[in-house]
Amino acid sequence: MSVIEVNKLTKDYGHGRGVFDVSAHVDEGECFGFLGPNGAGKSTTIRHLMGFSKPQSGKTTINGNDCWDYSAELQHEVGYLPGEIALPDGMTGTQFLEMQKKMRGVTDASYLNTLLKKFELNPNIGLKQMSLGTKRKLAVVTAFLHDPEILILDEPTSGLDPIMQEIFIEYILEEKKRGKTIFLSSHIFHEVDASCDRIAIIRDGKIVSEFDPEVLKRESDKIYRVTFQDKKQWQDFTGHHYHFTSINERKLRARIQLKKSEITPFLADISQYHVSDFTEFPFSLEDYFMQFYHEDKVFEGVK
Ligand SMILES: Nc1ncnc2c1ncn2[C@@H]1O[C@H](COP(=O)(O)OP(=O)(O)OP(=O)(O)O)[C@@H](O)[C@H]1O
Repeated sequence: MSVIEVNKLTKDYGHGRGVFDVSAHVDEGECFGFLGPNGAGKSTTIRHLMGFSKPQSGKTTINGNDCWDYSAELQHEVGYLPGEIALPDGMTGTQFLEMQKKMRGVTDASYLNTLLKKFELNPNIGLKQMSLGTKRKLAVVTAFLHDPEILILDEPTSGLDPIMQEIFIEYILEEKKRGKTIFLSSHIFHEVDASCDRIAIIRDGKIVSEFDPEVLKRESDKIYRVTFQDKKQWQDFTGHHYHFTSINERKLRARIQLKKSEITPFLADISQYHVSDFTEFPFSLEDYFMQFYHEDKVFEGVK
């Protein structure tokens, strides 16, 4: 049994909106990334995991407990960072955090203090006076102040500046080392690439791909760009039967896409030429992701 399980979850809001037959699981100590653009169904899935919404069919469980039936218990335990936050007026951040501590039954403030320091948050100002970014930091600290074992994060770095985004990724990696189980939704490639052990891509409410980013990087085709010193050699090389993704006569360049097994013969071949530049283009999760948004493309039977 996995810590977090989404099992054939369907919630149909009509007109093709919602989530359809979505399944995913997160094992103990794993960070799982749910990657998709706006409106893909990330928050809908997370709302079901938090027990805020009842599935039309299928179910979601955390530690084997149905999220709808056990919503009160799991909302108390899980560290949930919502996509949007509503904070009350007429309070300072410190008062708000005191209230949250009481609600969570937290008596030891040491972890809270670590979080305040890590996210460079001074909560001693009115909630109304806080900038959007500061409010977002307060939401982060509030979600984790009870040092939860399970973190469910809906687009956690939206509204944070680039430095805070990096600090947040660092925090996730540290928490993962401490054995936490993490489900995070995002539309930021770098964020999921840097922190997740497994990634699922969701499009129009359906999962269209699930992979381990390390395996994908290792197994995916390699792209090389070669620039030649003279035209004759360029002509000779581009006459070969490689999979050229682009050929540029003016710059005497060619881009070649190769399967793993083709790399060694390619390198032997290219060593016969005088080249002025040779570049390998690293695998990009963004390129992989964008394939799934290319119009009219069919993936693994999913249109
Ligand atoms: N309560 C609801 N009633 C009707 N439609 C809804 C409801 N909640 C979500 N939807 C629709 O379901 C689809 C998925 O929405 P969801 O909020 O899950 O997307 P998301 O991937 O989290 O994107 P975003 O980053 O924009 O929040 C959208 O088309 C949305 O308009």
